[in-house]
Amino acid sequence: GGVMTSGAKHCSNVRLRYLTQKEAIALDEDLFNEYKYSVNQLMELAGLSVATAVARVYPPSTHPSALIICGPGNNGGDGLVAARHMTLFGYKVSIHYPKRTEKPLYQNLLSQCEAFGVDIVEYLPAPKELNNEYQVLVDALFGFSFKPPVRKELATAMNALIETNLPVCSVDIPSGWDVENGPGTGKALKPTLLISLSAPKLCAQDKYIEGVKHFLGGRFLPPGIVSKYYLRLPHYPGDDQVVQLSC
Ligand SMILES: NC(=O)C1=CN([C@@H]2O[C@H](COP(=O)(O)OP(=O)(O)OC[C@H]3O[C@@H](n4cnc5c(N)ncnc54)[C@H](O)[C@@H]3O)[C@@H](O)[C@H]2O)[C@@H](O)CC1
Ligand SMILES: [K+]
Repeated sequence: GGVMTSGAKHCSNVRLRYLTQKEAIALDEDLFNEYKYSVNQLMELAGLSVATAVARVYPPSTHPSALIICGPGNNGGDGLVAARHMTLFGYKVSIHYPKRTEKPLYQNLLSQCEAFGVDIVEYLPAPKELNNEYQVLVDALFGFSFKPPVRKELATAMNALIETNLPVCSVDIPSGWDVENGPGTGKALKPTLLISLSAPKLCAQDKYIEGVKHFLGGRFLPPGIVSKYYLRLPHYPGDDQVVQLSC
């Protein structure tokens, strides 16, 4: 695959290999079991990548207030981490986190958000009114373990992301999409930015994300994983946490 540099920003056109849902879950397990990573290590790097990509595309100078919608699993955890980094990057950050996890990792991430002045939004405004308060949304509702259809308890959060007029930055998977078969035929989320983590999944193929800005982040895969899963990853420029794809 070729590497293109257009203007100042690096962008990669490497021909990617897209993971199935089963492969994404197996790769994740390998990182913990074979490579002895802890969840919080990877989540920190994933969340930092998300914050970095959002700031590249929707910088705080033009999009000062961001709302991050966090789900109950690790995808939501990435959102909690991104909330803290985005605050450090200069955004005014709010999170909506309707279904919380009892695990200490998530409780700690939430306390850190509170310590950084992140606003916790209990009730979302109507989707069309979100733009009175925010300029950009981050979708950290569901990642690669999602199985459609969305259960009732998270339908309001899902609907806000579908109905909003604001740009939506999806973490790893556009929430509500089938991890392999994309948006499907019903009413679906249309992200404006997708940040694939570690390696893109099948729903991130060009045919599903035409017009969507696509970045890869989660720069932590050991070489043994790259060879085991036959990954073709783009080159991350220098010390960057993200690389832009399909330019
Ligand atoms: N291996 C990797 O590359 C890494 C992955 N991470 C993140 O972890 C994500 C995967 O996390 P998880 O496996 O915890 O799962 P997810 O965060 O994808 O979602 C699982 C959660 O959503 C709920 N859920 C699933 N289907 C639902 C439905 N139909 N309606 C309502 N709720 C539903 C489940 O009960 C569970 O609580 C990735 O997408 C990525 O964002 C990062 O945190 C770190 C490293
Ligand atoms: K998501």
